[in-house]
Amino acid sequence: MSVRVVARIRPLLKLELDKDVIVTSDSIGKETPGSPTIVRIPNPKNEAESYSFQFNSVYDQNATQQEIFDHEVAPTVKHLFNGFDVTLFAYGVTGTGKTHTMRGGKSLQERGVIPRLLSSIYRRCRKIEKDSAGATGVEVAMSYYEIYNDRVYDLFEAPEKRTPAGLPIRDNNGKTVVVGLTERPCTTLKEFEKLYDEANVNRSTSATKLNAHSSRSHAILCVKITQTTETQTRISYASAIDLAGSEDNRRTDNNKERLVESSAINKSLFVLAQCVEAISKKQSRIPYRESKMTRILSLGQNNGLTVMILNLAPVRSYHQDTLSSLNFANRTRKIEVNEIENEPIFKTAAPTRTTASIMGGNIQRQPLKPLAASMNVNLLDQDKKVDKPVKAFSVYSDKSKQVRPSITTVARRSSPGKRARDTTTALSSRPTKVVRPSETSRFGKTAHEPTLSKASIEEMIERRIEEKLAEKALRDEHAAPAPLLPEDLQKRLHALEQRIEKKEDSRAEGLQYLLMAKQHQVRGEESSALKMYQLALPYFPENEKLAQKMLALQEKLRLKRDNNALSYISTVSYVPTRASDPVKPVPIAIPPPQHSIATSLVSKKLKKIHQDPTPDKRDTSYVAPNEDDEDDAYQSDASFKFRTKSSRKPTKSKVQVFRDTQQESVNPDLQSPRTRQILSIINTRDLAQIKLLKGVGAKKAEAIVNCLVEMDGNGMIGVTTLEELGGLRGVGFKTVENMRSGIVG
Ligand SMILES: Nc1ncnc2c1ncn2[C@@H]1O[C@H](COP(=O)(O)OP(=O)(O)OP(=O)(O)O)[C@@H](O)[C@H]1O
Repeated sequence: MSVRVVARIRPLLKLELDKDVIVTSDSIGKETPGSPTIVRIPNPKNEAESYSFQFNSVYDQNATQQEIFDHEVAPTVKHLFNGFDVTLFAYGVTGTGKTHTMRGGKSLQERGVIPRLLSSIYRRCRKIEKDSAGATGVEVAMSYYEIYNDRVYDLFEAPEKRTPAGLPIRDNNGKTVVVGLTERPCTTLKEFEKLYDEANVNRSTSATKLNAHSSRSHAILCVKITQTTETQTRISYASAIDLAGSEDNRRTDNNKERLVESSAINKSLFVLAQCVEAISKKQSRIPYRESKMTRILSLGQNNGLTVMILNLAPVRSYHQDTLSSLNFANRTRKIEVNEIENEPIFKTAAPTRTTASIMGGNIQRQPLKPLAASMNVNLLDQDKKVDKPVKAFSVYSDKSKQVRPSITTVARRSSPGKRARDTTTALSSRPTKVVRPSETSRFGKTAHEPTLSKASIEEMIERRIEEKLAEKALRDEHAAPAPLLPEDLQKRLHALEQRIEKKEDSRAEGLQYLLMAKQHQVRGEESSALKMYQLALPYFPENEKLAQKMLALQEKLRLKRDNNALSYISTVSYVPTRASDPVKPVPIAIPPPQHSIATSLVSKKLKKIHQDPTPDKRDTSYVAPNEDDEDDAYQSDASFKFRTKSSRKPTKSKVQVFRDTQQESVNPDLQSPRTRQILSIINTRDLAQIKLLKGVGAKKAEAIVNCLVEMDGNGMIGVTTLEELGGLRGVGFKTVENMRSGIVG
C-alpha cells in the first residue's frame, strides 16, 4: 500500500488578501463533486498556465478539524487495534497550518488530529474491555520527543534538565528507537491532555517573521497500545508527527539562533526529500541515516499505515515553496509501504510487571525475550504479491531475505491469507526481516540477464550466506534440539543486554562532552571547556589525563579571574524620562569578584564614576567587564548563550535595580537560577510559556514577544538581564518582580 497523501489548504490569515489566492482545490470529474482530489496552482513563469497535482484527498479552506479527522484518521484506529502501526505526519512550509492540524486549538471544535485520535483510542479501549467482559485489558502509554537541531530531546523533561547531546537513537529489530525516552502511561483522555499540554510547553517554538509561534523542531508523539489477553500481548504504535516547516531564509529575516535552527530544519527536510526521491527512483541507497528525523520517520521502511497531511498556504507569497511541497508530496504518494501487522507475543513466562489498564484493572506484561519480540506477519497474499507494485526502499535493515521452507515451521496463521511466521530458531538472534521482492524482480530483470547490478550481486552473496547458515541451523537442529532457556537465565540475558546498551550510550555521551570541551578549548572558551570536561568526568571517572586537563584549566581560569578583577569597570544605567530630557546617569555599585584587593580598586573606580559622570563614561548598555575575556565566564560563551554587546540598542531601562540582582544585572554569570529561568523562558519567545509567568497575561506576553522580535530584527538576541527585561516596552520592574515571586526557589 502506498502512503496516503492528503492536502489541506489553510484559510487566509489576518493580513492575507483574497486577491492573492493562487492555490485552489478541484475535483477530477463531475461525478465526484464535493470530494476534491486536485490542487491547482499557476505556473510561476506563466500565470495563464496552471499545474495540477492529484492526491488521495484535498481539503479546501473551509474544511473543519472534524472533517479531517473523520475522513483521514478515524479509519486508521481500527487497524491500530488490529496490530498495525499507524504513522500520521504533517508536512509543509512554515506557517501553513501543520501544528493547527495536528494539535489544533483548545476549544472542542478546534482540537486537532492528535487529541481527537487519543479520544477515539480511549473510546475503543473501553469498548474492547467492555465487549470482552474484562478479558482483554488495554493499556495506553505515550512518549513525546522533539528533534531540535538534529538532536533528540524528551519533551517530558524540562529543557534545563536536558543533556546537550540529546538522546541516542538505535535500530532495534528493524525499528528505530530512541534510547532513554520517558514512557508515561495515561489511562484517560484528561490525563493525556494534561501530559500533552505540559510537554508542549517544553517544545522549542519561537516567533519568526512568517509565524508568531513557529515550531523550531520536529515533534513526535508516540502512543503505545498494549492489548493483553490471558494468552497473548499485542503491541502497536500510533505516531503523530508535527514536522517543523521549511523556511526560505530570504523571507524570514531570521537571526543567528533562528538561522541555526532553520538550517537544521531545512537540512532534515532536504534529506527527507532526497530519501523520497531515491525511493521513487528505486535507487539502492536511501540516505535515511543522514538525519535523525528521516531515521525516525523511516518513510517507506516502516510497516503499517502512513498518512501524510500536506499543509498549504493559499497565497502568492508562498508560490515557490508551495510548488516544492506539492512536488515532494507527489513523489511521496508513490512510496509503497508494507502493511505488516505486529505479531502478538504469546505468554510463556511469568509476568514481571503489572500496570493499570484503561478500566483500572491490572494486566500483566511478559518479560522481553532475547529473541525478536516483533516478528511480523504479512497480510498480503503471497500470490498477489507478485503483481503488487514493487517496493523500493530500505538499505540498512531491510535487506532481502529468503524464507527457507525447510527450516520453517508454520506456527499459526493469524488470519486467512497471512504469511506464516518464521520460527527459525537458529537465526533467532538476528533482527526479523520482512520478506520482500528480490532486487532483480524489483528492477524488472531476471537473474539470467547478463547485466548484474551491484545490488543484485550483493543480494546473491547474502542469499548464499543465508543458505549456508540455514543448512547449518538445520544440521544443528537435528543434532540436538535447542533447549528452551530457563526463565531466570532469560532475565539475566536481558539485563545484561540492557547493561551493555546503557554502557555504550553513556560512553557515547561522555565522548560527546569531551569533543565539545575540545572545541571550546580550541576557540579559547576555557570556562565552557572546563564545564564540558566536568560533565564528561562521571563517564570516565578514572581517567587521569582528563583530571589533569581540568586542573590545568582551573588554574588558568583562576589566574585570569585575578587579572580581570584588577581591570573591572563598572557601568551605569539611566532613565530618560522624556525624549528631550538630558540623560541622567544613575550609577550602580558593582562588587567585583572575590578578591579584596580588587574590591577596593573597583570601589575607587566606582566612586570616580559617581563623581564624574561625563558623557563618554555614560554607557547606554551593559558592557562586559572585559570583552576579551567574556568567553571565559561560565555560561557566557556564545555557544551557551548569546549575550548583548555594546552595540545593543538602548532600551528604556529603569532606575530600579531589582533587589539582590544588582550583581546579576552587570554580571550575568552571577545570575540566580530564578533569574536564569525567567530569562530563558522569555527568550524562548514562546507565548504559551511566557504567559505562564506570574503577572503576565496574554497581552503582556504578546508585547514581550513583539519587542524581542523587533530586537531580533536589529541584530540583538534576547534579553540577558532582568534590567533589560524590565526595560522592554510594556513590562516594567513591577512585572519583573511579579515574575520573580512566581518562580519557586
Ligand atoms: N485550518 C486553519 N484554520 C484556521 N487557522 C489556521 C488553519 N491553519 C493554520 N491556521 C493558522 O495559521 C497560523 C500558522 O499555523 P501553524 O502554526 O499551525 O503553522 P505551522 O505550519 O505549524 O508553522 P511552523 O512550521 O512555523 O510551526 C496560525 O495562526 C494558525 O492558527
